[in-house]
Amino acid sequence: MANVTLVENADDHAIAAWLEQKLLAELRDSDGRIAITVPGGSTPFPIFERLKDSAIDWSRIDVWPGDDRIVPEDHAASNTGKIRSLLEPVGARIVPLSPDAQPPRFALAWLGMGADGHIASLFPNTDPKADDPQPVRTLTPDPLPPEAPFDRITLTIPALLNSDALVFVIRGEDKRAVFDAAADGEHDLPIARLLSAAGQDVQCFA
Ligand SMILES: O=C1O[C@H](COP(=O)(O)O)[C@@H](O)[C@H](O)[C@H]1O
Repeated sequence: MANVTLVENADDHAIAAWLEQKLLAELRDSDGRIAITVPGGSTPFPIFERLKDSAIDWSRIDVWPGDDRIVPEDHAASNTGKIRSLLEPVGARIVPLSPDAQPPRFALAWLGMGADGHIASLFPNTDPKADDPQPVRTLTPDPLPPEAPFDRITLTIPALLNSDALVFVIRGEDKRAVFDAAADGEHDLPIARLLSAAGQDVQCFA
């Protein structure tokens, strides 16, 4: 089971400051490029807004969206399109997910979580496995989330766990309860499957 460091009442400014220091340290420790994976949805975008104007040298970072809705990049629901519009102008290389992608080891895997316990686009109905042989899957959530009712493409649990650190940003009491129960091994939702297989540090901003 993962060793989770929980930081409560963290606002976007504090989370962005932590991520900035983490990425600066990763860049200092690397001779070349690093890769990170980041979430979509709504929670991370005010944090990206802060990070894009930070001291981070984005030209050395490959940014992999951890999941996406299967829509064109100029669609309002596209995670990749929104991430690209913020981070490409400051030099990041955005790597859209494709079914045959071979994701690298990530310096950081940043994730959100839905109130149903989904992480990336690994929804409960898709029965994600910690030993999935594939790094990327396309799938259909059931039920379809009303705010984004689309087929999905996503990194799998092993691809997310191929990372030096995991960080979550969890907002709202309902999500917090699901996350805490997962960390305590009280259910088997996708978040619990990831945490129970995680050997690296896990930071959770709630
Ligand atoms: O559909 C998605 O949902 C989750 C959670 O999003 P949030 O807006 O509730 O934080 C997100 O992590 C994932 O990337 C996204 O595609």
